[in-house]
Amino acid sequence: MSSIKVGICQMAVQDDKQDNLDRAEDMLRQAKQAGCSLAVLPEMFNCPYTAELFPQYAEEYSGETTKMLSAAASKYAMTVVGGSIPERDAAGRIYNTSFVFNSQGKLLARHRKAHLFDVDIAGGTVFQESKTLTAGDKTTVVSTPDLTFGVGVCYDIRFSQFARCMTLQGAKLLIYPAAFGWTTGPAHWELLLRSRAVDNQVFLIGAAPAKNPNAEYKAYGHSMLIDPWGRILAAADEHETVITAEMDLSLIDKVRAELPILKHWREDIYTS
Ligand SMILES: O=C(O)CCC(=O)C(=O)O
Repeated sequence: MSSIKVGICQMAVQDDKQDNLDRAEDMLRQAKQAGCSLAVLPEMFNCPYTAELFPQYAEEYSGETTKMLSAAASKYAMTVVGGSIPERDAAGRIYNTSFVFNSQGKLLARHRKAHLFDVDIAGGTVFQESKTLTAGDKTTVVSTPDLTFGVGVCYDIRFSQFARCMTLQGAKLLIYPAAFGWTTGPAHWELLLRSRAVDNQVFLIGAAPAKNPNAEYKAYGHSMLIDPWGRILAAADEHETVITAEMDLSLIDKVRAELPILKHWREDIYTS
C-alpha cells in the first residue's frame, strides 16, 4: 500500500493516571474514526513530565497502560505507537519507553529513550532525566506489512546519526513522541523535525502533549507530520487535538531519485 493515513494524538497530560489512559484511548478512537491505520501518542502520556514523579507512575510490562494500548490497537485495528511511559524493568531500573503494538494488539517493539535530557539552560529549562531514568542502548526499527518505521523519543531527535541509522535500516517514517517545552520548542522543534526529514528523505512525526497551563512543565505542543521534501503536511497549535494526514510513500523514491543524497553519502571521509 503506498498511501497511509496517520493520526497524532496531542493530548493534555494530567496528574491523574487513569484520566490520562481514558483520554489516550478516546483520542486513539478519534484517529480510527478519521480513517487512520497508524496513531501516535506523546512522550510520557500517562504521567506529568517531572523526573521525580517517574518512579511513582512507572510500570513493568505488561501493566495497566500497555494493556490499554494493546486493547485499543486490536479494537481499532490500528498500529499504535504508545508515546512513551516510565517503564520499570525487573532490576528496578526505569526507562522512558515507547511501546509499539500492531493492529492485532501484539507488542511489536519497545524503544527505550537512548539520549537522556539532562540540560541546564540559563533562564529556561533545567531538567535532569538521569536523576530517575536509565538510557536505552539501541535504535528501534519496526515493520508492519505496510510500512517500516523507526522510533525515537524526544531528545533523541537532536542526534542526526541516530535518525540516519534508522533510515539505513529501512525506516520510511521516523516517529518521535516528544515533550519539548517553551524554551527550546519555539527555537528548535520545527527546525529539528524538518531537518531530520530532509536529511534522510523520510516522513517524520513529532507527537507532543498539548500545553497544560496547570502543569509544572508546560509542553510546547505543535505536533507535526513532515514529508520527505520537508513540507509540513499537518500541524497543531498548543491545544489538545488529533491531527491526521495521508502519507504517499511513493514520494520517498521520487525525492531520493531527484536529489540522491543518500547515494552521495561519503562515509569514507567522515572520520575525525
Ligand atoms: O531537546 C529538547 O529541547 C527537548 C527535549 C525534551 O524535552 C525531552 O527529551 O523530553
